[in-house]
Amino acid sequence: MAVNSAPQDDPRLARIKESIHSIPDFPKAGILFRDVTTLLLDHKAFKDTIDIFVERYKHMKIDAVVGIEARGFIFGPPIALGIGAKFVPQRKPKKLPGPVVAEEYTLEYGTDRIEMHEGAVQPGERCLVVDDLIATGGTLAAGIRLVERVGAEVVECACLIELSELKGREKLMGKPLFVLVDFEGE
Ligand SMILES: O=P(O)(O)OC[C@H]1O[C@H](OP(=O)(O)OP(=O)(O)O)[C@H](O)[C@@H]1O
Ligand SMILES: Nc1ncnc2[nH]cnc12
Repeated sequence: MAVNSAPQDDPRLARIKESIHSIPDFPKAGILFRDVTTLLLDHKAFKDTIDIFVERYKHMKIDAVVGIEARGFIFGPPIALGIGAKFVPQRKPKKLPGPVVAEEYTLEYGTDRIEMHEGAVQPGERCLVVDDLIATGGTLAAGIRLVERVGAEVVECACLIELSELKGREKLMGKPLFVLVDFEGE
């Protein structure tokens, strides 16, 4: 069975976790916002994050890293470069100029829709879907549905952070999810 989180004795993980700051009541009262921009300020923590994903995926024959706007655009491209795959963005509505496939989803704090260019992912391609964080799982589930609608395969999903008490993993239609940091109960 696939390991679904980085080995917890990996010495890089403590610094990665400490570099992510938590902001109460953002963007709404009651949300404890996990801010990955502070990880980006720490070159070692950012590099270690990308290295751990690249180490996991470099031999998995991934054709496309699919990143979800906005924060999947931070982590997806360096992973794609590191494993030798293309990068495909899934964007918020009306940002992509060409014909798109689209999916609606619900969030911890609202509803939204993502779109992907038709033809960016080809039928049968092996895809890794990347975002910074999984909360309720609605966003990642929509990302998976978009990839599957064009006839491609989601090999795995990868997130830096899981808020496991929200049970988003259960929405992923059985797709494996690999995470580095879980803030359960914190
Ligand atoms: O698991 P879920 O409950 O669906 O939530 C996770 C999503 O929420 C955040 O993005 P957000 O929708 O805030 O958009 P942004 O990255 O454009 O700010 C986060 O970056 C994930 O994409
Ligand atoms: N608690 C949270 N922190 C950061 N991004 C999020 N997206 C959904 N929930 C979030």
